[in-house]
Amino acid sequence: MVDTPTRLLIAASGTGGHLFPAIALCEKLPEYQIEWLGVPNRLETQLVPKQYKLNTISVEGFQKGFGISSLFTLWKLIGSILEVRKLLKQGNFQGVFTTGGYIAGPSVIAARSLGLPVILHEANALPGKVTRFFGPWCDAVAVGFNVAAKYLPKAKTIYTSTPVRSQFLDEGIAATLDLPIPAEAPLIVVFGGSQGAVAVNKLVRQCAPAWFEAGAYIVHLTGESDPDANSLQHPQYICLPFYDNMAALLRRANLAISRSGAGSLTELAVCGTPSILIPYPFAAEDHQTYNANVFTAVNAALLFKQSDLTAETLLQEVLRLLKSPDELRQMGENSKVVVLPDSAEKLAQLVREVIEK
Ligand SMILES: CC(=O)N[C@H]1[C@@H](OP(=O)(O)OP(=O)(O)OC[C@H]2O[C@@H](n3ccc(=O)[nH]c3=O)[C@H](O)[C@@H]2O)O[C@H](CO)[C@@H](O)[C@@H]1O
Repeated sequence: MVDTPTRLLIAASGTGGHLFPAIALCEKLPEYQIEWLGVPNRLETQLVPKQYKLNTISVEGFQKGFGISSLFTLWKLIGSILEVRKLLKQGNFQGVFTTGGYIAGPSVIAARSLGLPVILHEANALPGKVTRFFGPWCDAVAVGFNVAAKYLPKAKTIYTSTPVRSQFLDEGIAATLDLPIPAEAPLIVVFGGSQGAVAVNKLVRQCAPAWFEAGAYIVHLTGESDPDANSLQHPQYICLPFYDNMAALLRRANLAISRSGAGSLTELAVCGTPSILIPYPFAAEDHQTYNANVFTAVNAALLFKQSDLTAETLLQEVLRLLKSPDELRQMGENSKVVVLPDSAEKLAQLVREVIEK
């Protein structure tokens, strides 16, 4: 008798932070037949590798309060549950893996209503509302940071850390950096999650001349939507809307200035890159501050609230750190304890255990 491969539906949508961990997991499940579930016009249409079929549904989150728009969202939710049920049945899937967010709701309900196992991965230190609500319905909830488990008392949680793209596991990858930065120059990398951070970009442009004078190079990943992205020109300044070879860049960096999305933070810790963290102030329930707190608790990062941070403070803190390479190195070392580099393998093992039990 020929064994038929296990079929797994991945429900991951929206931002790099939701997509990259799922892509990293899939690379560790080569024996599985995988299809994707996402939303039209989001990042998955660009990032989901060609080998996985992308199915899309239209789904959105509830607004605060309850009104006509919530009724409409509820109506759409019911429609999407029915669509996912049909997909799961017709595709003979044996289980669902999700990274939370809006897409997780209909996916978990549809899978459970068909008696199929569900594994949810929650990357953030403060689990999202969808995870808190649906976590107990799942066979396992893998958490990116240990502290998240305390917010999910009724779920079967397991600490796996958050999978990073395979490029991050290659310790020699810094050598492949294809940007013109002299070997001895201190390098500051600035990035604001997968979308960029206009407010951080603005602060950094104000501080940059003083940092250039101190000899630093800056690689500034601005995101696609900063209207002033090209306003600064300097031989020590490289500005790009998005960059793919992040592992090489973060391993080479002496300091990162970043938002504190779970994906970015996990990558910084895997690379041992010290950081200044400026949580996105409008993130749901301020969860980026909870993420950043994991790093400040072990002295791996400095945390600044955007509303309190002036260009002068940022400028001086960076100059101080550039003069203290030992402190920077120690912060980088400290960051390594909050993640597990073999997370994708651990998560793949968990998926196999749950689905094949
Ligand atoms: C605004 C918001 O709510 N953001 C959330 C979103 O983050 P979002 O996806 O924006 O941010 P993350 O920090 O999790 O991930 C960003 C990813 O984009 C990559 N990257 C970025 C820039 C670039 O030029 N090239 C590149 O590859 C980073 O290396 C990283 O892998 O999902 C995360 C995971 O649930 C949450 O923790 C974040 O709070």
